[in-house]
Amino acid sequence: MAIDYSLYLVTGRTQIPEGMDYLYSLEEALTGGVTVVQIREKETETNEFLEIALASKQLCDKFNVPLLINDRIDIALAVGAHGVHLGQTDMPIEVARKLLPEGSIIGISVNSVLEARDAVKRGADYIGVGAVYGTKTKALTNPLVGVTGVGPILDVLVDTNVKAVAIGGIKESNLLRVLHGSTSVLGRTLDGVAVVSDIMASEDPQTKSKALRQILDSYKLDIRPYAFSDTITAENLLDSAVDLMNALLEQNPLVHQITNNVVATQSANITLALGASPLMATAPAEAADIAKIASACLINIGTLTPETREGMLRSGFECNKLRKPVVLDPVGVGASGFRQQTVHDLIELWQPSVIKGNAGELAAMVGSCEVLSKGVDSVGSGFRDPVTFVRNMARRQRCVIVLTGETDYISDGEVVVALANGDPLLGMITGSGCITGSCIAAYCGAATNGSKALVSPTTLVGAVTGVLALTVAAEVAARRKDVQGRGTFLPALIDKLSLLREETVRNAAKIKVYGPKASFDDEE
Ligand SMILES: Nc1ncnc2c1ncn2[C@@H]1O[C@H](COP(=O)(O)OP(=O)(O)OP(=O)(O)O)[C@@H](O)[C@H]1O
Ligand SMILES: Cc1ncsc1CCO
Repeated sequence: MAIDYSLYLVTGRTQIPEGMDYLYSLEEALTGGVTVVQIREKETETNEFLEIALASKQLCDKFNVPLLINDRIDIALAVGAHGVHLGQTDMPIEVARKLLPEGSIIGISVNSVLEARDAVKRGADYIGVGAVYGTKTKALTNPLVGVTGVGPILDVLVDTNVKAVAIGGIKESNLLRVLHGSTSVLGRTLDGVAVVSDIMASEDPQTKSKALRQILDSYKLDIRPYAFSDTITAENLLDSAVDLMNALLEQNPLVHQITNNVVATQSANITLALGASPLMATAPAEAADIAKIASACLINIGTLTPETREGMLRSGFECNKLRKPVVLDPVGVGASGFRQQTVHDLIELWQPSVIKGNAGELAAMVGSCEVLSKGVDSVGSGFRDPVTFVRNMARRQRCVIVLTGETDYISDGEVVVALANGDPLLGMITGSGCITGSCIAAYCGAATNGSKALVSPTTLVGAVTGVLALTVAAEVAARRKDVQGRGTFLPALIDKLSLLREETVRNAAKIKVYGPKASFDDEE
């Protein structure tokens, strides 16, 4: 039997609101669009479990929805369920398979790549990957998998018929993030999500299930970030960038920025010089209102505090809900545990559209020792193969990655764009990376107006345009006669950025595009 795993309900009668009948709640959830049900009764005596399972089976049959039983093979047999869901310490799959009728579904919970491999070997029909988030419904004995941990487990299923659902704390507010983030580098996606308390504890399980269904169905509209970029050339990218510069001037997008207090003023001025409007606001209480009016959001952790951290968590989340681009600048992430933990928490809660950092910062984010940092600065000459590095990171993070340095490398997980513009003076002033982030956010905001995706094909163009505008303006500013060094360079940069002309960008642009398979050493 082919099962639709998309909205997988795991029951738990203890969570049902007071006064609500279990079978009423289940029927409402089925009416709302649940596609498979697992009965989980951890504390119930066998006779009562049997009663519950029988009644649930009749109801599920009415909706033509398969019923699975958690752990208890005897109950599954007694009620003629479609199969069982097993834990790692329950009966082995092979033994359960022998006891159950032919064609029964057997699923198993997995917490790691090793457990997923074992499940495939033993012949599981599906795996439940989790816990994705912390949850009150089950005491956690294993480490959290997290959204970013699901992808490597899904890779194990490539070229098998084994299906996968994610489980653990999944609810309406984080479902989109789970769906977008839970994709392996080889492109394997989830077959469904298991939801427990968001439906069971709901006062209106039908409306709740419909809301979850709607997110699941609308996700199909989400465009893979790296599916459309194989037609990109240096020439058409430059055309797109110039078009976007003009579009931004017409749109004058509002760019919400939570940035550090070293660069706040220069970032706001740079944003104005581009033709966009800055709004520097950090309070969590205003995140939802600002997300509605802004075209994009920049999150820069340069001078992180517990309060700004909350604002960052909320703002990115609100932007994701409205599908507005979020640019993450993990400034100095390798410098402290607080920064590292915060970046981890941010990207567990929301999907960045772009992550921009210098080599030290991006290395720290992925746990690579190839490049080291000194505070907010990168040490040494960078990655040996920056092209492969950014492409892989973009695939892993499911967003556009911008690696800054003398040459900037930008990837959507498919092509890699190298931009060789800029001036050494940019590397000598503080916050040049931070203002690059502001430019990227502004152009991504102008580029993705109205997009339904969390990361869209235009995000790459937005990121390229942001870096290109700033670095070309820097070249012109550095040549201005009155520029004597770092102090006079910054105001000249603001001047030149606001006067930047299409012709100047076209003449100065140094763009190289590496195809989906090319590495740094390849000659095009
Ligand atoms: N030597 C250089 N030559 C040309 N451009 C440069 C040079 N150094 C930096 N840039 C440009 O400056 C911008 C910022 O990059 P950089 O790597 O310096 O950021 P960063 O180290 O994060 O800066 P900060 O921490 O001060 O904000 C990029 O667009 C990059 O192209
Ligand atoms: C110097 C510095 N320290 C925290 S943020 C910042 C600005 C450059 O990233």
